[in-house]
Amino acid sequence: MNEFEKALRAVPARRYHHLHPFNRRMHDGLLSKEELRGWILNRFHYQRHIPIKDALILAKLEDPALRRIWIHRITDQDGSEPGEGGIERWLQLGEAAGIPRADLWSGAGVLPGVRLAVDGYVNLCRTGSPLECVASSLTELFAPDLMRTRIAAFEKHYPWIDPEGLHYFRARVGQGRRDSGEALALVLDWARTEADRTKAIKALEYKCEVLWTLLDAVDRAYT
Ligand SMILES: O=C(O)c1cc(C(=O)O)c2c(n1)C(=O)C(=O)c1cc(C(=O)O)[nH]c1-2
Repeated sequence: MNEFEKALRAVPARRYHHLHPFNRRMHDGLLSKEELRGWILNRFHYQRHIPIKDALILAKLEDPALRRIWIHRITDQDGSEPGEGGIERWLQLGEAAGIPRADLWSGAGVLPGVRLAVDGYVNLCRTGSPLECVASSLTELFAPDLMRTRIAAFEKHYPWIDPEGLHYFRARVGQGRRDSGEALALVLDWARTEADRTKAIKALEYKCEVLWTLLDAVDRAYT
């Protein structure tokens, strides 16, 4: 592993949202039903914007080979048919936790701070270079481990959530590993100069801040 890859991996190691106090309480089984439902509802706002930011990234990629690598991220979330995909699985998670899907779709109850954080991520992907956009997705280097811990924590501490609702997290273990592997290969290939490498690191730091700020807002509102 070269120095640049080490520096990239060090960013989420320092500041990924698995370290956030709200997330720690989630994993320790300390969240009330209201807090956990608040997190699920607010995180849906992030989830539904993932394919939008990926469509913005796709539109910057001029090479068909690159678009072929990126395009599956949109169908992973949206599915190829109604009733499939990550967004649908998140709605099922909401239902398993007692939140009607209409409440998730309506967006009512999404906190201003969560909107701000998600807008920040979408805007980075609207205005950033392909290198910055792809680098910002590299928080997912840490996501598969987090998903495994989260599934175990939900099964152990929150039995009132139907385990059928946890498919979103199960699917993300493999998807996150594949996505982060693809994104890392692109970033290592594209960042040829010191200035490029600095921009990639800054974009990843910004993304960590997006996820951290989202949890700050949920923590403040519900705890
Ligand atoms: O639940 C999580 O902790 C978590 C984190 C992240 C992430 O690191 O941004 C993503 C997801 N989930 C996720 O489900 C997902 O689809 C996703 C896409 C991306 C991205 O930046 O392209 N991150 C994430």
